[in-house]
Amino acid sequence: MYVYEKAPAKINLSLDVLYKRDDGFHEVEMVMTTIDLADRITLEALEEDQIIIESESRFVPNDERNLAYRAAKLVKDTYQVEAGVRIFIEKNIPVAAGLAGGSSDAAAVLRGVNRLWKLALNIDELASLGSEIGSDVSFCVYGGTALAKGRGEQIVNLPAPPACWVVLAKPAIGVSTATVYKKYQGEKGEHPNTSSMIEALEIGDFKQLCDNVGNVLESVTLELHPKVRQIKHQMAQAGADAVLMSGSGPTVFSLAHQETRAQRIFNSLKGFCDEVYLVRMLGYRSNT
Ligand SMILES: C[C@](O)(CO)[C@H](O)COP(=O)(O)OP(=O)(O)OC[C@H]1O[C@@H](n2ccc(N)nc2=O)[C@H](O)[C@@H]1O
Ligand SMILES: Nc1ncnc2c1ncn2[C@@H]1O[C@H](COP(=O)(O)OP(=O)(O)OP(=O)(O)O)[C@@H](O)[C@H]1O
Repeated sequence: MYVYEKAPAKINLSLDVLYKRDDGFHEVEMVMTTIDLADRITLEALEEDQIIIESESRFVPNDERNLAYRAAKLVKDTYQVEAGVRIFIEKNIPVAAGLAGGSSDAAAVLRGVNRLWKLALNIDELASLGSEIGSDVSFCVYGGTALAKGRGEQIVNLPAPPACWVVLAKPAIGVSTATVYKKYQGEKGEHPNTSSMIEALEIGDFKQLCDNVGNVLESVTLELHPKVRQIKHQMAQAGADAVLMSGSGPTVFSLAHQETRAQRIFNSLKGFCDEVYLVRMLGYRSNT
């Protein structure tokens, strides 16, 4: 038996850090949304009690370091599942990019093995398991648009953003999320207005949304990687309605209401940056 799952990337429309917690994590408030750039996950039931990871991408590990492996193992251990699974990952999301590629693969595996092994767990139970794998996994289990709080695992559903185009540019730099959080100095810089971002989504106001994009981790990554600043500048010059780094970076995205303008931004980044994508927001919420 085979089960197929789509694992979409996310972008952070806003990312605020409130304070550093005693457990070493940072208390955050983030508005995230899924975009139409996705890995494809195929799960095949195995009678033997093993988890096999396969991918043609040379950037992802094929052992227990893979978040997809950890997701399957967590479900097996928690629910004493004696069957196995072969997981094939068609990797389309750039790795270590700030787009939650690994987290989304893990979330897709949670949804997928739930169906494959007929466990009948509800979506909240899957999201709760996801939080044990990583801070972004709970959001990825639901998909759509949401406010994430706590260390990122407390999810409140939000309306989908107004229709627009998203151009993504990922420079050939790998960024460590842990390093960026460690270097973040809370007292410096401006904080995004999360309430105003939420209001923009509730009333469907694209301009208000664009005026309120913000990411407190951006200044840390800009300092470490000047190329990220150049990409931001280039996107703004090409007429983006909003430009922001996603997550801990280094991917920068721009939003554009008009397709022609999005195409212009895309063309201006091609040649300047290895990986450039022109996609739409997804804005769905899954209902397992
Ligand atoms: C930057 C974001 O991607 C924005 O969506 C997330 O906040 C990070 O999510 P993630 O990659 O799933 O993060 P995890 O794998 O849970 O944590 C990686 C590392 O980032 C740091 N970390 C992560 C989340 C958080 N709220 N505070 C932190 O300080 C911790 O040092 C942690 O060891
Ligand atoms: N299935 C997977 N896909 C991609 N990377 C994976 C996967 N499993 C483990 N990893 C490892 O996780 C690290 C981070 O990869 P990922 O693409 O998830 O980062 P990210 O987009 O920055 O995530 P986030 O936005 O959640 O911080 C990489 O170094 C990679 O080796």
